[in-house]
Amino acid sequence: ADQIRVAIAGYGNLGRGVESAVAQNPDMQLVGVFSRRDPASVTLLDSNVPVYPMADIEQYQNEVDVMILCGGSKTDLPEQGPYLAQFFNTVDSFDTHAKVNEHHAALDEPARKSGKVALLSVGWDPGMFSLNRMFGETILPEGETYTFWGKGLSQGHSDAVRRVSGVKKGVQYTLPSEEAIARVRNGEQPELSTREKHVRECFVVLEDGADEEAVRNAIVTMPDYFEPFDTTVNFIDEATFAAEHSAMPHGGFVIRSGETGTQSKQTMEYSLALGSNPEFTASVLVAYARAVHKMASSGDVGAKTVFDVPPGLLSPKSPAQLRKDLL
Ligand SMILES: NC(=O)C1=CN([C@@H]2O[C@H](COP(=O)(O)OP(=O)(O)OC[C@H]3O[C@@H](n4cnc5c(N)ncnc54)[C@H](OP(=O)(O)O)[C@@H]3O)[C@@H](O)[C@H]2O)C=CC1
Ligand SMILES: N[C@@H](C[C@H]1CC(C(=O)O)=NO1)C(=O)O
Repeated sequence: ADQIRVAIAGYGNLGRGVESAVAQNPDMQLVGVFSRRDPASVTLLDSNVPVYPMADIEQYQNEVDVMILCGGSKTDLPEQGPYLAQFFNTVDSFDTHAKVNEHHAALDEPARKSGKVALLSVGWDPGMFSLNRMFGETILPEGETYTFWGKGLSQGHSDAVRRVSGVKKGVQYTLPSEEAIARVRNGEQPELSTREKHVRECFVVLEDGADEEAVRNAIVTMPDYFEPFDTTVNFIDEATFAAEHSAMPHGGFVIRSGETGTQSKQTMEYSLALGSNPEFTASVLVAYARAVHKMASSGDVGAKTVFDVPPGLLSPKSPAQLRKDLL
């Protein structure tokens, strides 16, 4: 069968992850990478894949089955998503939780007009964790659901830090409260505020002449991303940053703690331990790109979330082969 032709819009951590994830899926072909930077300045993992200017992307609509959007959620995807949904079937990793419905609406209109599918908020949270939170509250309607992340590097929060004026380099680590986890794990079903579950720790290299207090304040008061949390900001030099903050591990778990009929205690849990947050997220994006291609090919249109995707479509296996894997 013909390979699914995918392309990457935006080449950062996620873009590199998609490039390597496509290479692990023989039914897919990476036809190109689109960047806002000068293509000559963008070095890919695979030198045989062309880099094109983002400005020319419309010209490639007949060469690409699914465009995988790897821009940042804070400012890139809200602009690139609706624009690209006019020309391509798309998948993005949009993770500004407070604005997901707004993004869904902003994608749905152009996608329906162009007869395309625009799948948003794919990854692990949102994405795989979203599915597992839904399974938990649906299967165990009497109970509580908890999500814990880290300790690890949040790419969405790191991207948001990097967008603050005066920040040259930045990362954000999410640290879960071990006490909160212990209370959940022994079935207390505690009421936990956002602040009681995680703290956020940033490491920043300042642009020359930038003001520490102004940058710290812009980060810790940032709505949605940092304001609801206790956040610390550490200012370090570039050498320390390169030596100590280049890896991007992360992970976490969703747990549903509930009761059934005879008051039996039931617990459902889904956990991830990620050596590379971006490479795992990219692997989820690529699997869902396969599903988007199938949905679009069967005439489906408009904005979708992972809740709208039949799980079997993710697989390169035929329905008959999947049935054989049922048990
Ligand atoms: N749903 C989920 O579970 C997850 C979602 N995410 C989302 O993925 C988003 C992207 O994360 P990530 O890839 O780490 O973000 P990056 O900061 O690495 O990249 C974002 C954009 O910045 C530009 N860029 C990258 N490197 C450079 C550079 N050296 N100089 C100038 N511009 C650069 C690229 O655009 P261009 O090539 O056009 O310049 C790129 O698309 C996050 O904002 C987060 O919201 C991430 C992980 C999990
Ligand atoms: N979207 C997150 C993925 C997880 C990690 C996270 C956090 O640490 O706050 N929230 O969701 C990311 O960008 O890494």
